[in-house]
Amino acid sequence: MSRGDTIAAVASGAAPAGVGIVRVSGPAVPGLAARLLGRPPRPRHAHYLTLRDDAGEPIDQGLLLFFPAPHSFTGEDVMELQVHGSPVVLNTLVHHLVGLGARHARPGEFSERAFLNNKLDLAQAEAVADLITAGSELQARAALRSLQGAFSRRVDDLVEAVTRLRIHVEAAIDFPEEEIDFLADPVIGERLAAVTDQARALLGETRRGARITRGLHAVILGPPNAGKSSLLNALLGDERAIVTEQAGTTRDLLHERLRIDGVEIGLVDTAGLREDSEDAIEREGMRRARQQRAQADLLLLVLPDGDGAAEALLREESAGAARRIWIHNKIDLSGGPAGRRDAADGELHVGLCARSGQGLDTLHRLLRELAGASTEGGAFSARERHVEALAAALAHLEAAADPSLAGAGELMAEELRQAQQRLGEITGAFDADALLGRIFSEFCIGK
Ligand SMILES: Nc1nc2c(c(=O)[nH]1)N(C=O)[C@@H](CNc1ccc(C(=O)N[C@@H](CCC(=O)O)C(=O)O)cc1)CN2
Ligand SMILES: Nc1nc2c(ncn2[C@@H]2O[C@H](COP(=O)(O)OP(=O)(O)OP(=O)(O)O)[C@@H](O)[C@H]2O)c(=O)[nH]1
Ligand SMILES: [Mg+2]
Repeated sequence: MSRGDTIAAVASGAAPAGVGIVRVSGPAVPGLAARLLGRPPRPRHAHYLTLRDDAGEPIDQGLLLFFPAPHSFTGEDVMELQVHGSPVVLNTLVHHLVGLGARHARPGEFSERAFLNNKLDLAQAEAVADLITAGSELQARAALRSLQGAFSRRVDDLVEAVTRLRIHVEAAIDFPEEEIDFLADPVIGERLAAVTDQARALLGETRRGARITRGLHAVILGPPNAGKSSLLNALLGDERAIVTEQAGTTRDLLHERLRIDGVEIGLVDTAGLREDSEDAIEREGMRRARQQRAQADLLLLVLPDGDGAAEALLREESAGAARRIWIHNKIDLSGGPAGRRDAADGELHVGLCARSGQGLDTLHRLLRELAGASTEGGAFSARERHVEALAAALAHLEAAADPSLAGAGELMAEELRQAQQRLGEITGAFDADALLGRIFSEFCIGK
């Protein structure tokens, strides 16, 4: 079970807190625990003790917990020292443990060991990291579902179905005397179609999960004076940005976080866009605004309601954007309707008044839906890595159904093998060392 050496790290956050935890995992744990306690620890029992350094000086008073292998988070012998949440005490304690033979854990090393000891699969280990960094309830709930295996089970089911199909195809290849059309074999043809559908459905849900994990990054763009900063303030319900009737008020980017019903959205207010400017500061502001545009999941295009020139400018500025919502502002001046508008372009258009808040509820609802909240009810978290693997697996399944392969069982079997391989990367059933190193190095220390 054990990885040879014993690792130690502060498992709780760096900030001063009521209580902090030092976690230790590895074969030296029983010896270390007995030494600190003066007797062997009782498994899964909270021992109250005074922790002392080599000179016998007290470091702190706290609790010692011992989880014997394999019944621990990592699957190894684990000890926790729960002490006062002082960064100084916590670091002194880790230092002391290193003096006694442990070594500092690398980022993600506890989770990596949990993975290597089959306590968690790879997608679950990633979900631990995503749960820790969740910025909203939606993200936390979705990450917990993945941690509990909701995503992995779906992947495993798909792997199982591909495997059964592979076995069937491979068996058919082994009877070369029969000249068979593999796709015409009703069992193979139907099963392949069903498995492909299953993969396609899972890819859709995984994309949604990745979107939840990433969070929505929305950028407000529009000509000067359109009411961009007023909109930011109205959405936040707080006068964060300076608003004046002068065009060119906003120069710097203003990053804010908006929470709607437990969904977190990143919002950026930008300098007004126009064709060109003499003013060096304004030009730099526009450059930064356009730079933000490239990183947005969603553009909130703000224009004075009825301003055709502004709309034409924004169409040009936002060409090729992932997603956009047109916000026709200042309806109090134009007399235009508030709320969702039908438009010939089939895009999302909202009439509103940033000053009074009229029409804002419609925008809130749209943002909430785009951020993934409408997919609630069992959504699991996922990552871009999973989306890529699933998309590649789906492509192999589709290739296996290519009519030109109908008589070539070996080629079909090879596509299925590759589909299975790519699916295996998600949960780590087929682990490449480089992949593992990359994933776990992104974790924080102590996790
Ligand atoms: N104090 C403390 N709290 C914590 C953690 C921790 O490591 N320490 N966790 C760290 O992430 C999370 C809980 N995750 C855990 C997962 C498995 C086991 C564990 O001991 N598993 C054993 C026994 C299971 C059982 O008794 O039913 C096992 O899997 O065999 C412990 C914590 C959150 N809270
Ligand atoms: N009547 C009316 N005025 C508005 C509305 N929204 C914003 N304004 C006014 O329009 C002016 C410009 O608003 P800002 O929010 O500063 O506009 P902006 O797009 O951020 O402008 P820049 O930062 O200069 O690019 C201010 O005087 C606002 O009070 C609205 O819905 N109705
Ligand atoms: Mg502004």
